[in-house]
Amino acid sequence: MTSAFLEAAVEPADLPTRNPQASAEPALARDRNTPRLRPNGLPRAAMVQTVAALIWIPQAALLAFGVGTIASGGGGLAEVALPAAFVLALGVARAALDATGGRMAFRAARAELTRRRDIATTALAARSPLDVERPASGFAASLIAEQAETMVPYFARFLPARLKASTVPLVTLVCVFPISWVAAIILILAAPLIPIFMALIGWRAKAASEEMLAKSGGLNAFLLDRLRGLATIRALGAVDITAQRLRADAESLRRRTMAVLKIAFLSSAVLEFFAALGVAATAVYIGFSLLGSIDIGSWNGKLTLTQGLFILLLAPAFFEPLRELSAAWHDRASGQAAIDALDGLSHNGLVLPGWRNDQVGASDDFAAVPDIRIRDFSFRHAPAQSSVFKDFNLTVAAGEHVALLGPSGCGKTTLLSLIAGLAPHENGTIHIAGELMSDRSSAALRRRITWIGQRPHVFAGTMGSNITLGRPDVGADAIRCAIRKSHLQPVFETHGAALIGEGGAGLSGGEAMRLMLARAVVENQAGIILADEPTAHLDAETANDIARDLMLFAHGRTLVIATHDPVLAARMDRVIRLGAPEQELAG
Ligand SMILES: Nc1ncnc2c1ncn2[C@@H]1O[C@H](COP(=O)(O)OP(=O)(O)OP(=O)(O)O)[C@@H](O)[C@H]1O
Repeated sequence: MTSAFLEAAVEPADLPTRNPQASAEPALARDRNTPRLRPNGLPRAAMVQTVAALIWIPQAALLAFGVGTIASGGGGLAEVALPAAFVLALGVARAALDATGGRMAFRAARAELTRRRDIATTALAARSPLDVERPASGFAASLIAEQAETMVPYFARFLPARLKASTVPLVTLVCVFPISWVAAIILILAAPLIPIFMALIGWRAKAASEEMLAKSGGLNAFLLDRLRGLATIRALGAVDITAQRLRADAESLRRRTMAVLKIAFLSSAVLEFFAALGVAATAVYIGFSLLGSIDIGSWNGKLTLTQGLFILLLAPAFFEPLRELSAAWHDRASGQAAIDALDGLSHNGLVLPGWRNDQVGASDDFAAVPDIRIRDFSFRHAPAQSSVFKDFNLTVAAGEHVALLGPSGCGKTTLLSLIAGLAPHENGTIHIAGELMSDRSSAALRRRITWIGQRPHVFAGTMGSNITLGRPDVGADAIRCAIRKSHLQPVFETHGAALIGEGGAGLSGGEAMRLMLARAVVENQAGIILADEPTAHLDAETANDIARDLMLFAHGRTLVIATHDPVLAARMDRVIRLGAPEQELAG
């Protein structure tokens, strides 16, 4: 058993696609617009920031002109005052444009992050509850909540920096070349080295970021899983071994984080080196030209002070966008890794039929009590697995109460799930109230069904919030009624507005089951109740009480119960025995 705690965490990206039904549904990402590489509004923001950077060119020209005029002795205060005022005005305009562009880029990046989070959460919600390949909760939570944030600097910093880096150096060169072709050549020679090295480093940076992301997600998934099972781990004496595994994972994550940081520092160092080399070479050439030691490289003989100064002021500005690009280079690596991982959440897997219509308002006709008709029905969980149902037939009349009885693993829960339209089936038909269960109808049909699960999840929160589950149409009266009908008053009086712990900590098994009953009771319009072993693990008296309350709630509704409890089964109108060979003949 302890070896299970040492097994490598299965990372969702590593999982193979399993189900043929999965590919029947196109990937959700493709459905909801193929993800845009550039968020809306970002090109405009990048343009504004680029214009801000280009303003330095006239500023440098005015500065060089002012200094040149003073140095030539011809400049009175009046002559330099105007260029100085322009330099100041351009400086203000530049700062304002830069700030505006930055804000626009940040806003666009955040909007894109929200959009992608929305796609990922919708995709997760669209996975069938029967899908065993659903990403681990900790992995998905860490990816959507935390790691997705790395997209913001990627969109807000890297993409505008890339536009600047491809525009500003070119325009600068166009300004330098007519003055000195040697200075232009120095800049041209220094510049390409930067993108070449950045690209080489970039390949490794993305791979390292992806590894770090997967490791961090895996660690989160492992942590969440083990925290949930802390009591089991402690009871079985596996605390030390779990702690060791956690330590090993944390150490591995540390190493991967350091690898990413190393690459980030390396990329900055490479760029700074080449940028410094380019500026230094330009300064040396201008210095010797002004001293008269070099007289080649300019078009009209010697360089003047104004021309030399102008080129000197432009040289750092030529490299500035490239330096910015380098600083944002690891943002690109981690941002793209997060985008890929987030898109990965939307791919493959077993899709919940009718997920698109799941949030649509209630179906129109709740008046009639529905019947259930299953014909020539076949289902298996995966192609490699044997069929759970083959040519299966079952009819449950409207208002009838039926128990599904059979050995463990014969498919009782699976059958309830399929009646609820939680997974697509291979062959055959299911009709609810005469309506065929299909991708189009299943969401509306699900709203006619209430489900009392075998392993109900109790959320950390108040009892009231656990009953409403955020459903806006469930008011205080409905909660009170549900508490009364499920005989939860004593528990409610004890707990009141106090919080129930995660997973139902603070509630007994029977109380948790009553809470599930209360959740079902508030779904007043549901004409079908599907209950999966509602009395399992309860003492005879509690089981009897819960069965009585369930029967009262089920009065005038269609009820299908999966159970091993012969006493509960005996209370039903009919018992259906599942399990070969009867399964194929049942109903
Ligand atoms: N999500 C799933 N993916 C793949 N196989 C599954 C899945 N759920 C159940 N199975 C398999 O399908 C078969 C039927 O399982 P099911 O849970 O329906 O049985 P059951 O009759 O409800 O069992 P129990 O009485 O123990 O709850 C079992 O062999 C089980 O291993």
